[in-house]
Amino acid sequence: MNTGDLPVIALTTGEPAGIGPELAVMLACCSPLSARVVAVGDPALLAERAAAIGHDIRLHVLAPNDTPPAPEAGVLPVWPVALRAPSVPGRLDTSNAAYVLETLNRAVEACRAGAAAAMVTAPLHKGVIIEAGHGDFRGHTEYLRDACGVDDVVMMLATDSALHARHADWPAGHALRVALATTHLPLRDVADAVTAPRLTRMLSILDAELRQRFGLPSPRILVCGLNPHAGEDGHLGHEERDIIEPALEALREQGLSLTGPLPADTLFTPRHLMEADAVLAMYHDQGLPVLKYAGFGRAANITLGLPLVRTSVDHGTALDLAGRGAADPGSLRTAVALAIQMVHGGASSPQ
Ligand SMILES: NC(=O)c1ccc[n+]([C@@H]2O[C@H](COP(=O)([O-])OP(=O)(O)OC[C@H]3O[C@@H](n4cnc5c(N)ncnc54)[C@H](O)[C@@H]3O)[C@@H](O)[C@H]2O)c1
Ligand SMILES: N[C@H](C(=O)O)[C@H](O)COP(=O)(O)O
Repeated sequence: MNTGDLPVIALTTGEPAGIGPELAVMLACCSPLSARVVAVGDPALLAERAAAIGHDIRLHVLAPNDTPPAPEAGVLPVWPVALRAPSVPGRLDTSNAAYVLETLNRAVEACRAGAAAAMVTAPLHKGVIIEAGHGDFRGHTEYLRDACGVDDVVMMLATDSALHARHADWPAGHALRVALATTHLPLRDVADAVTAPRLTRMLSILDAELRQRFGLPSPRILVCGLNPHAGEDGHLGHEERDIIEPALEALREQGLSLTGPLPADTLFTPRHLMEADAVLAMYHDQGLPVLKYAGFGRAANITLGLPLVRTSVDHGTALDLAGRGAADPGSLRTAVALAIQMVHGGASSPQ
């Protein structure tokens, strides 16, 4: 393929006080991936963090309509967005919340205008954006849902399949994928949010996107229960019997391959997981600790249901590491690789 034909990926550099800017620099210094990755952020910030971590990099600042150049190790093209205030590693500043949101808006615009084929996001800090006055902000997932004008999206994290080779029986090339029925909700509110209409929408998006974007013709999905032991026949909670089972039964009649609701503790064992293409967990900390235990640093976060391809890292802003060059860029590389595969329509697993 001509390098001029490689897909353009808009990489938002995230919270400026976190590790996002230096991860973008590290990515540009590695051997190039099969894409033209353009950082969306402040060029002076990127230059400062490159110097702080001792990376020799050349920034190629582009005008909004400039075509990004072919990938070259040590060169980072940038669509510039100006910081609102100087940023110190590790020190959050509400003044820069508008900057972070502007980088997201710019990447969405680039995707929607066809200037980028996908967006990849470095981590942002939810709390500082909320404190800056965006009280409804919950995370990229919800923000991009609203920015793209869709009603529902699904958060799914996937590991790089090569990781699981250590399990003797694990099928080669089989990634662990965990999607969530609810995302950034207080645990107190989760049970009320697990409704049949929500499960129907989430599973329909998950099934459709696994087919369309991951090249899986008949996705096999395991569904967790909400309560211990999936409710123990109604003795430890009724949501499985009254809500989850009827929703799954109706979807099975439409042809979805769904198993569950299963007790989440034993669902997350290799015997079940290697027979499935994805798991739907009922809430954030039911599913993500397992995924991150299996693949932290070699996994990516994907937003399903958007009219664009968006992937992200599996970690947060790591303020404790910012500006030191100690952060691992592995998840960012996984996220970019996965976005490239999704653009090409067949991401059976990130490489
Ligand atoms: N994609 C995202 O935007 C994203 C993802 C997760 C968390 N967050 C946000 O990040 C903020 C901080 O969250 P947190 O403290 O729970 O999680 P965190 O991932 O920032 O940090 C958890 C631990 O992992 C370490 N760590 C994180 N990334 C690393 C990397 N690349 N290399 C090496 N070590 C790494 C940190 O040093 C820390 O010890 C919160 O506001 C959270 O909401 C954002
Ligand atoms: N739930 C994600 C995780 O734990 O990795 C993270 O908070 C990022 O979510 P967004 O992509 O919605 O910001």
